[in-house]
Amino acid sequence: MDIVFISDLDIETVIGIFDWEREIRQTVRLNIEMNTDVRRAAQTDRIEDALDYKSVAKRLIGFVEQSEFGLVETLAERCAEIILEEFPVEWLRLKLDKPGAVRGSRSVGILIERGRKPGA
Ligand SMILES: Nc1nc2c(c(=O)[nH]1)N=C([C@H](O)[C@@H](O)CO)CN2
Repeated sequence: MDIVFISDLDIETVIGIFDWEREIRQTVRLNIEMNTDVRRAAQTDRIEDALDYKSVAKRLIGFVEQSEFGLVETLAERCAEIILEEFPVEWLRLKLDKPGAVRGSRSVGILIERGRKPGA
């Protein structure tokens, strides 16, 4: 199984369930692994045959920056839906961190897997 990944993509957004959180922007950090077959792109050396990680990142930055969800669950789920619907990805693992949200912890967040895993 081949993976195209995006690591530590930091995006500022409105996120949180408390009143004070609706008044500020906080950082969420995305780590994404996307299943795709890289062999065609490796053969042709053409970006058109690749899963373009820059296109995925730009799409998610635009979406997350304008979103205003309460829960990290909702934001992670919507990001996963966008990737599966708009890009040639069959399965993904997406981790969404909200660093500094809980005092004493480095980070909190959610890890989800969506789509059909090859061979499963
Ligand atoms: N499972 C979750 N628990 C909590 C969330 C969340 O989005 N999912 N959010 C909060 C608050 O917004 C918190 O991040 C503020 O510090 C609490 N628990």
